Amino acid sequence: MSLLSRRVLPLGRRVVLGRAMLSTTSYGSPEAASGMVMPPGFNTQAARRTSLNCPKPEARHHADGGLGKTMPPGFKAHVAELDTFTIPDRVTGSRGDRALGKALVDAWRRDGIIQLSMTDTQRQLWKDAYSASKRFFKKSHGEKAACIDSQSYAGYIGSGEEVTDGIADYSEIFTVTKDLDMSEPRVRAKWPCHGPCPWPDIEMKEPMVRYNENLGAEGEKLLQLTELGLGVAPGSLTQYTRDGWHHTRVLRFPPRYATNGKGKEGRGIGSHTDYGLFVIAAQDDVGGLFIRRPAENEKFANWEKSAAGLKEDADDWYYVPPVDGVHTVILGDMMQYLTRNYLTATPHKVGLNTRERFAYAYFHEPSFQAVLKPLEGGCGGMMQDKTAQTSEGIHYGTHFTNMFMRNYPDRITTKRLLAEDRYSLLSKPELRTMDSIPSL
Ligand SMILES: O=C(O)CCC(=O)C(=O)O
Ligand SMILES: [Fe+2]
Repeated sequence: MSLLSRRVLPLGRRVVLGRAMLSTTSYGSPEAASGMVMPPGFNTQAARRTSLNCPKPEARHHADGGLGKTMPPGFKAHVAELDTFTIPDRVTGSRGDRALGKALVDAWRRDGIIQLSMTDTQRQLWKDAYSASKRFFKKSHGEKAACIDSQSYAGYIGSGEEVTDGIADYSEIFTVTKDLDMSEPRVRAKWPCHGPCPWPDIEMKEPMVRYNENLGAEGEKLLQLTELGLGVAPGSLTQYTRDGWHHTRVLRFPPRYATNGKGKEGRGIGSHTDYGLFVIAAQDDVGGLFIRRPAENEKFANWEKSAAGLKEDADDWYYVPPVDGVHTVILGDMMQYLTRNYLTATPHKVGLNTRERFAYAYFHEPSFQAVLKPLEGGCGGMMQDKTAQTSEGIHYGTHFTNMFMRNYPDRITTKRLLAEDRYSLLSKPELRTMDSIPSL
């Protein structure tokens, strides 16, 4: 059953402008579900029918078109069916681009997440990166654990090593940050987080570098469209991404009952927001991602006070089922700060499923050196929430360093950063200006 209403926009691009959500509760009693208040934009009829008549998971799967059937066991959540957009090859500022930008902004404000259809090239890039990821995570623990660097946070993170809100996550991760060799001036000057990416081999490096380049271009187009959708001047957002501190997390989640026994039982990744502008992600067909929709009564600002653990055990999460051939895009802390809470960072978490799960999350970020200031004007004066404003701005490099130190307190990189007092460099003027970064 499709509730999507589609409209063809100029330039032959297709964008879904209609509502496209189905929702239901899972594992709840029929009474509890029927008392549920549906957020605007949701298909209440379908949800009511589902919740009243289909209390059992099997029946529910049928009623929501099968999308909920991959939800990890033991979770209570609505099932999200999301708007899917197609991004043009180039953003020119045309009427079609403006309409698309507005539709993207509206969808993020409503759902906190959108889907982008993958091009044929992207499908291939994801396929290659996925194979490389599977190959890597099959290696012995010793081989994987050797992929570590004491200066950058790039490389392997073992299951249970990452900490979210004080609890170990069972994800296994390979993080990719800017790959800078030892002779690079910023590495020689011991800038925090700057150093090589300890790739295990060329078989891992090549497909991931290619995929990240493609996603980098996608991220820039998305930023341009977001500027158009917000009605702010071109460059208002893209000025910050020159030499952007883009990075990637290549993730594997063990099956639910095969974790290493650290911490509480069976947690994928706890509730958190990500740090920068957008996260463009692909996932395999297993399922595990949950998000929270923006809500007036949910205020957080992760750069001031940790949003990790937010509403972890609440019932009103939205499960994001795997959909073949799409990237999902959620928003990060810096997008929230820049837009004064008009676009909020998307809280999300990952549950462990009955099978192992692979995902690829590309983070489109400001430059490490960028000092961000909230946007002025835009959206007919709607971006006015002064609570999100820190007058001196936010230095992205400091935010990134704080977040990684918090997540990996015991990592060699954190220890070296502290031992060599690299942290104090973050306040030096040369780390807080983009003037030294050449224009493209
Ligand atoms: O596995 C996913 O889908 C998301 C992973 C995630 O939230 C992260 O890497 O920050
Ligand atoms: Fe995340």
